Amino acid sequence: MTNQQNVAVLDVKSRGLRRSLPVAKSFSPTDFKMLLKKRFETEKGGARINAWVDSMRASSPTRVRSTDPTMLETDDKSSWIVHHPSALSMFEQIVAASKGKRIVMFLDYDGTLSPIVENPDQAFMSGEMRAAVRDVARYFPTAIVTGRCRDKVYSFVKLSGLYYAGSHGMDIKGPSKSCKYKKGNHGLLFQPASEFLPMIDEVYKALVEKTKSIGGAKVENNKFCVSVHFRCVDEKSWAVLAEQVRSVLNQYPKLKLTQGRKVLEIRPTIKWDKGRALEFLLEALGYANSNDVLPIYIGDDRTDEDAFKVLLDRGQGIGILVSKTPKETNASYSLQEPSEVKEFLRLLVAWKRYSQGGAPPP
Ligand SMILES: O=P(O)(O)OC[C@H]1O[C@H](O[C@H]2O[C@H](CO)[C@@H](O)[C@H](O)[C@H]2O)[C@H](O)[C@@H](O)[C@@H]1O
Repeated sequence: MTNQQNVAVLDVKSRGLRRSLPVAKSFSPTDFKMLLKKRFETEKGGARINAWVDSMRASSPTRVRSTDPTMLETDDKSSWIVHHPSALSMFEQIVAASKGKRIVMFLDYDGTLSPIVENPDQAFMSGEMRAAVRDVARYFPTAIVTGRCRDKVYSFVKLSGLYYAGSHGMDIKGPSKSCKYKKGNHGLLFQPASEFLPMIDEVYKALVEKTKSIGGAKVENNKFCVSVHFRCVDEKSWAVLAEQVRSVLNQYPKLKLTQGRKVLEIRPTIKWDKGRALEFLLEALGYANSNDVLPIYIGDDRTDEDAFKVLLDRGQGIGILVSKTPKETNASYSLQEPSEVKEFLRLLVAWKRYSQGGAPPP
């Protein structure tokens, strides 16, 4: 059976299931933004904190959302996979879409190239993953787009031939060594939020102080933004943590709050995100208004949705969400976990080598 047929069969099955079962509502990035905005604008004190904690809970994908979790999960998953099929099973279609176009690769870091771990300082990527990314970058312009501080992510990835967009795209740097695809943008550096540096530093220090007595809380300075991790905080203390973060944020109206995987992220209110970084990099590579390019963006987080949305709006490129559970997303395809990302990258390299006269892909 071909992949296409596979999808068709799944589609029919899942439609049947969907009719007979209630559909779980997943919590989308838009829902989260709306919820935060509404609470900020209309509520005060305790109610506002409750809303924060609700958002923190809702962002936890391990939660069961039904009285009949097994059935609902099956329904959700099979219907979701029809609309967001595996980028591995659809590999042939993906490379077919690149015919006559230049693939440009965009890769998120945490949860995409490295598995999610409790300690953010130990989110190392494997040697095999590094080799896969290095090989991809030999054939295609490649950028790491991350919420992390740029230097920190470089210390994990350790590859010099790539573009790095740290702090959710607010700190962009071109490859440090010469590479064949660069078009005169050696030393490229773009920092649209540089004026916020002293403020972010101040907020980081205040947050460290305010959260030091909350067991498991960790504050990370990502240069142009700050992360407050609650992965290791007892759920009973989430309200206290949210209250402390709010008390600091209240003093900085030019900063806003977003949320990632068990992390509160504080960043400047400027109109810049991973999607804008993607557009900036395409322009830097000479593909601003070009039809000759196929951007592929792989990411696992809410912040990656900004980039998926840009691809959707451009009607160009391929968004791939890394997730084991169904989520509302602007991505077209899915991969379950970093090991599948590695497989996808390897396939891409094998296909490219084959198309240049090498051995056929495995
Ligand atoms: O854009 P990304 O590269 O996905 O960065 C987003 C955040 O990633 C990191 O936190 C996440 O990964 C940690 C390590 O696996 C995990 O402990 C944490 O719970 C996750 O949220 C990073 O530490 C954050 O600063 C980034 O904002």
